Amino acid sequence: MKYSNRKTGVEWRALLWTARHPGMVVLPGALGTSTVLLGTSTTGMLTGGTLTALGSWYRAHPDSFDYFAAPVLRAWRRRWFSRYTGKWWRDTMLAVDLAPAHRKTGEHQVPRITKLRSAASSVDTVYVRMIPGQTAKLWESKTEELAVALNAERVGIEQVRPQIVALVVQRRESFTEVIEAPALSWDADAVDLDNVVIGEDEYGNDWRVPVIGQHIFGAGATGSGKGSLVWSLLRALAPLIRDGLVRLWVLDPKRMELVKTEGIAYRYAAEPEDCVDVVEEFVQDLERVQRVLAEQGKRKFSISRETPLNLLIVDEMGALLGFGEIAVTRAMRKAMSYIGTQGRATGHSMCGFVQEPSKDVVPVRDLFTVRICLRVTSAAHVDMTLGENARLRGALADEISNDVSTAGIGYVVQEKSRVPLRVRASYVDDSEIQELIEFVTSGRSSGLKVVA
Ligand SMILES: Nc1ncnc2c1ncn2[C@@H]1O[C@H](COP(=O)(O)OP(=O)(O)OP(=O)(O)O)[C@@H](O)[C@H]1O
Repeated sequence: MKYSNRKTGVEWRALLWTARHPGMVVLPGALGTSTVLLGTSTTGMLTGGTLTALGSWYRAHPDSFDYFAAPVLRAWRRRWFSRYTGKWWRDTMLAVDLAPAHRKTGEHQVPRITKLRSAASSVDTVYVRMIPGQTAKLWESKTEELAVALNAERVGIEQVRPQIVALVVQRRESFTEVIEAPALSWDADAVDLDNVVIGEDEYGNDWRVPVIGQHIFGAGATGSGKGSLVWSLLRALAPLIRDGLVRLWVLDPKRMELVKTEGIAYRYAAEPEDCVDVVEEFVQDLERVQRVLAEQGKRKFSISRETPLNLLIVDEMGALLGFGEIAVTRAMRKAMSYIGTQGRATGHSMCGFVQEPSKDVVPVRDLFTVRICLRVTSAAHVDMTLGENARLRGALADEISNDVSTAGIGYVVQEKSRVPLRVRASYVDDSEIQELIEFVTSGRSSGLKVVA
């Protein structure tokens, strides 16, 4: 409650500011004390020594410097010398209408930055305390204005605590280089099916997807790079495919991208009727494993030659589920709904790709548990793929430019926070696809490994 029009005294505001930003006081304070106690030249030598040490570290070991020191220094610089600072921040908040005027005094209340993180040079995470009466939804509705005001490519919003929102500010394109294809691992034990690396995220970390007990859904317009999702996944799973611990069932109605899987797939089909036969056989296999588990008194499969992980890969699901012969679409819908609801416990997972993710085209969409949205042609496709309000929170997949230099870039929604994460799939070129095929087929024919 405000009873006075007078402002808090400047000395008290200075004290409060000091308490909130101890670093900004401790550093000059330490320099001042050192100058008084040790003299100018000693302080100068200490400062110079510290800067030289930092410079040497920067040049001698880029990996550790970029990992440990750069994020801290960058966050500090941006907090105090950028649009997040003082008057600039205030002007931004006023411009986007997030600094409401007080009802009685008319004074603008500016949301306060409590913390800034800058794990990657292209992305800042700015934690802001909202003004009472504001909601995360209100902030979400301002993401476009915030992006313009902060001169950013994109702003995403996440509510982290009751009064705190985090702004994910993408300052520029995080992915300026193609991500290398996953290395072929010889050892099947080295592959963690809960964390299969298929690319990188915008912070430069590995982008990992869970495969076991999950169904993966990838949406993207033509040329968005859906092929790289499949091939990255297959390269990461290569030793398990070779050893018969992962079996591929591939439906390739376009007969384009996945033709090369024919040599390593357990089943491959391209004609719609053949696709139905394969998916029905997949369902029979699922039921077989259900019986095996029942006999063994188990509720969940564990990966083995008898009960491998079966991966049904469906390229262009629309051709089989949405358009085409009614008998085909009906059979496909029925089988995929069954797999979607029953397959997780038996090791029968689906990986489906589509250009247009609407319910008419992919009625089984909601059964997929891991969703990836590459460049799409309509804003509505983003929420259809990633869930309600994903676009509002910052998954601007429809704004990725239609250019080959952005292929493989998209968004996923982080499980806990629900915040969209910008990712890029590794690119697997033709020679690396060939290398994968040879790795699997020669490993099988070497006689060392018997395929189930
Ligand atoms: N992850 C990636 N990184 C860099 N470039 C890529 C990546 N994925 C694809 N590309 C480039 O983009 C082009 C188109 O990719 P791709 O054919 O996989 O798209 P798509 O989504 O499968 O398209 P369609 O639905 O028409 O088959 C590729 O030929 C390649 O040059």
